[in-house]
Amino acid sequence: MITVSGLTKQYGGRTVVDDVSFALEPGTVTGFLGPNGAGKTTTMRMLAGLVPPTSGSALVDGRPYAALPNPGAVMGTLLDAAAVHPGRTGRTHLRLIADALGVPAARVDEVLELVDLTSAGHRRIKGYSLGMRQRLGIAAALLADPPVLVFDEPANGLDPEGIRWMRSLLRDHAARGGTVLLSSHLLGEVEHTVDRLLVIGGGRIVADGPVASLLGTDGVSVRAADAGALAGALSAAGFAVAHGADGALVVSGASPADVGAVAAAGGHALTDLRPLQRGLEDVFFSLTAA
Ligand SMILES: Nc1ncnc2c1ncn2[C@@H]1O[C@H](COP(=O)(O)OP(=O)(O)OP(=O)(O)O)[C@@H](O)[C@H]1O
Repeated sequence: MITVSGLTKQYGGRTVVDDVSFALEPGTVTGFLGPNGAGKTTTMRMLAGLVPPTSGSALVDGRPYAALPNPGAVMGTLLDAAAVHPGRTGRTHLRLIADALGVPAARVDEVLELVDLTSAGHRRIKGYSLGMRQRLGIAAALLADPPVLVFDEPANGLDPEGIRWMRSLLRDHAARGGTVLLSSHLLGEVEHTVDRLLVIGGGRIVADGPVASLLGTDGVSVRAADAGALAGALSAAGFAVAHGADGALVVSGASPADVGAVAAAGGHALTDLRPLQRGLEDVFFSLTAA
């Protein structure tokens, strides 16, 4: 569906996207994560045919986006929500795009409803808040109900309820077999939305994989009716045990199953047992630090 190979962009001799390759599968949401200036927008703009690559290729259904017969019906993009005519109403803006896409005018009202802008549709865009502009951009991307959605920082300007709405919109799209790529520089924003993380730093892909495997685990936190006795049993079994806050024991390098087995063997009653996940934040900074 989406195949990016060796994609590279240089501006004035400076490489801002450096040999980026990935493929996106239908039915998945992929988070494109990286700090400011990492090259996310430039990669997405190349994917949408707005910026020519210096080398490499970005293909949608096997062709460059601009070479598709009706590109907007294949891939909906949210790349620059500010690039709208401020004097137009939201509805007129969408009507013009619908005409260009060959989408019936009735679909405009459907997408306005979908993004909760029905009552604001007749108002001029210059009076819209940032969040409303973002919703309008999402409406435009959805007009032709394309299978692929490429959204650059879609949470920008949305309030917490809007972010929840956007997450379920993207998850539902993938559940129906759609392909979604969304970028963010905020980890918490995508952590619970995406199946896979593509992490970019300094123009290069520094990590690519399922969220769970990138996060990894850092051991286990456990509480027991008799913490001292459990600590002794765990130490005797060869685990490094530290006493954490509130009486919890922190067992490095162990899985919940390891700790459960030691507890069961010694007849220790557990009151809490949970894996300690390395924060995405930590993973992210260690990956992109270079
Ligand atoms: N038209 C351009 N001319 C020169 N440099 C550019 C141009 N567009 C982007 N850049 C540079 O390319 C680098 C990558 O920018 P890009 O916008 O792709 O990053 P990003 O990961 O999307 O960051 P952000 O989260 O800040 O949007 C930046 O250093 C930026 O200054």
